[in-house]
Amino acid sequence: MSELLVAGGQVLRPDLTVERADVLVDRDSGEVVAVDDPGALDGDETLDASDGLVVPGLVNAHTHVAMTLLRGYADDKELDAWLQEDIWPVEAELTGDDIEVGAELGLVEMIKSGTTALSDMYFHVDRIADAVERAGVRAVLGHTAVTVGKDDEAARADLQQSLDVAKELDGAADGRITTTFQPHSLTTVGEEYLRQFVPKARDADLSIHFHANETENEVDPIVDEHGVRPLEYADDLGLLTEDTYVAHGVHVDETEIELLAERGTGVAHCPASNMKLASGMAPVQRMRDAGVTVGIGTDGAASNNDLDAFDEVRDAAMIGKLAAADASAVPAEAVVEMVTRGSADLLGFDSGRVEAGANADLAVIDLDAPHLTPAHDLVSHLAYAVRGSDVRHTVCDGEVLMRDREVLTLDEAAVRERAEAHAQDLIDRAESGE
Ligand SMILES: CSC[C@H]1O[C@@H](n2cnc3c(O)ncnc32)[C@H](O)[C@@H]1O
Ligand SMILES: [Zn+2]
Repeated sequence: MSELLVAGGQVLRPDLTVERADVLVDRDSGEVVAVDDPGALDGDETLDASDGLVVPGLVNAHTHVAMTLLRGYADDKELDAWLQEDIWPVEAELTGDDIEVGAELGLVEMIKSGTTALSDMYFHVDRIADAVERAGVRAVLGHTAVTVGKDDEAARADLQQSLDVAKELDGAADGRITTTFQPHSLTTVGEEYLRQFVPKARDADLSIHFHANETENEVDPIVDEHGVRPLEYADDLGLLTEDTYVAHGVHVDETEIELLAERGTGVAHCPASNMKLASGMAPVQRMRDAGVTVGIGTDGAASNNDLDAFDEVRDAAMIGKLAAADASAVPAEAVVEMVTRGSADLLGFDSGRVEAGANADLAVIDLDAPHLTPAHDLVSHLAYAVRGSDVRHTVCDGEVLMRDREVLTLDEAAVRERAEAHAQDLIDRAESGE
């Protein structure tokens, strides 16, 4: 057995207490073997956590990782205009090579900011899977299907591809990749297609992930056409189960919150994207009070504009208070729990806790910084003061992905250079075709 010892630091325990302890990791199984008193454990290799805090690797519950190539390309618009006028025309030009390069860039950014698992929605998913395999992180991947603007044959082919990709890639990268069936949203996939394909996904035992109730423009057409709220419509389609998690969940009323809680359907909350696109404020405290599992996602880098999950944690706490008009709403403990256990539960990974038997997905935060001084309360720091750039080491599945801020699995400089070239070329192609 080859063992990695993360030694000399403090550890965030599952009950969100902090204690001085060492963490022993079995690299073969990729699990935490023990968390014990300083000096009590031995490993073949040591990762220095002195002046550091060992936390579960953060889990990004909703993103479009390859959209890094579009970071800063189109800002300051609301969702529909942003997608239709800027993003979709450029995405139509994306090649598999572009997507792999964009995914690598996003994964470098995530590893450097302590994220060890993500849930992604996009296309050319085989290329994203290749990048995930090399990067060493854990991911839930899927091909996202859209039927609006397509003829019947193309619409069915897109949904079939979502099913096929989910079946093919499940368990890839030695089990670090799992998959979901992904209708893009309730307004971009027609009812007849959902009625046909959702049962197929259920028959194949696939989890489902889709955008829901992100903007009012997504709610009103459903109420007008079906006479019910979007999540009631989704429930009628068989979409709401424990094996489903929706992205955003901003404009949800009390009936829909109850429905999410009853069905065990989770929500990936994306506060920065919701603010930037002026989509609205998700009622996170109300959802949590009702018993809904809420995780945290960055959404893509074109609507955020970074993939630093620590930023997202802070945003979630801030906007959660504003939405509830209550400074005690969505407190530090809640957002730390949401980005670890909450998101991991949505994705179906036994991560998000530093404990024997759990996946060895960890980040070590360097506490030796002015903005982390004094250290009255490290959970408060995780929520409000830690930045992604404070992460010293990142470990996933027992493997060290970043040591002393050097990413070991991908060549950061080469990835950035390729991404710059592909992004430029992509925009040139898109704009020359206008
Ligand atoms: C067809 S692949 C996924 C699709 O989703 C688009 N997207 C990015 N951010 C959002 C968002 O906040 N709401 C809805 N759709 C979004 C992305 O550009 C891809 O086209
Ligand atoms: Zn999204």
